[in-house]
Amino acid sequence: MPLPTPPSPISVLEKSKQLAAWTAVDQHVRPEHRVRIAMLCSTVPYVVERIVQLGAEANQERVFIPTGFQSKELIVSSGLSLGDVDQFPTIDVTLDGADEVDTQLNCIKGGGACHLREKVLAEAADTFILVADYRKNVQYLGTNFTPGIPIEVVPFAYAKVLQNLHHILGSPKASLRMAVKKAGPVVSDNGNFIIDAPFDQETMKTPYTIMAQIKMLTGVVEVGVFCNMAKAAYFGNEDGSVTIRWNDGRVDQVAAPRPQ
Ligand SMILES: O=C(CO)[C@H](O)[C@H](O)COP(=O)(O)O
Repeated sequence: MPLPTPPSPISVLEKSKQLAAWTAVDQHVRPEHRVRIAMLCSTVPYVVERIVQLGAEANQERVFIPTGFQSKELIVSSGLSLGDVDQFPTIDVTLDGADEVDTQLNCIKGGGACHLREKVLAEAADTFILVADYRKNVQYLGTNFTPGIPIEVVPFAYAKVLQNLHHILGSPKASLRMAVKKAGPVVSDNGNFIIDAPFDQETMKTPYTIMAQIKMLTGVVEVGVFCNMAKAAYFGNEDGSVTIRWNDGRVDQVAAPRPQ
């Protein structure tokens, strides 16, 4: 008789995302919280996984707010209640992934082209928490994440904004993000285009300044740099531990959480 196939182990990278997500849920999703948020990225399914493990009773009065199509599907297929930010303009806690996080907890977001909605939901939250794997824990933004700062722009203005980025703001390689299984550019959930603008390290050492300069360009809807927003960032490590960076400069190292 053939032996049953053991469940395939998840990779070290996936495990590190899961550790970060589970630890963040365990520390920030409290019994009294009613409104939660789940967002789109490869780490957030582990946030949802841990929330589901809390049980139907714990979650029955909770509402989960997605940032886009994919996270909406995830919430619905997990049997959680769906809400929106126009119903719940104040959110207890927002847990989200990031493309990269620096030591001040500034982060790049928008690799999935959802950063407009993600920033609205991060601002609406009493507590904004980042979850990521070890590759995203960096001193300066742009270290490992090299495509550049994601910028959502109204289609009518994209060529003008690109020119401004090339010739005024110092990003000669800024380019329109192109779709993979569709001809033409990526179109965001809001019907806009996305530009990716890489900057040199000197510029990325002061992310608030470049974020504000880009946002001032007419036609820009939102910039994928989040500054002074996160309370903490959780990074899953290759050795099974989790590094927690807090916005007051504290750094904790904790062991992996146990299954519920
Ligand atoms: O900002 C985002 C989407 O707009 C994501 O949070 C970011 O791209 C990280 O995604 P992943 O965890 O899949 O690497």
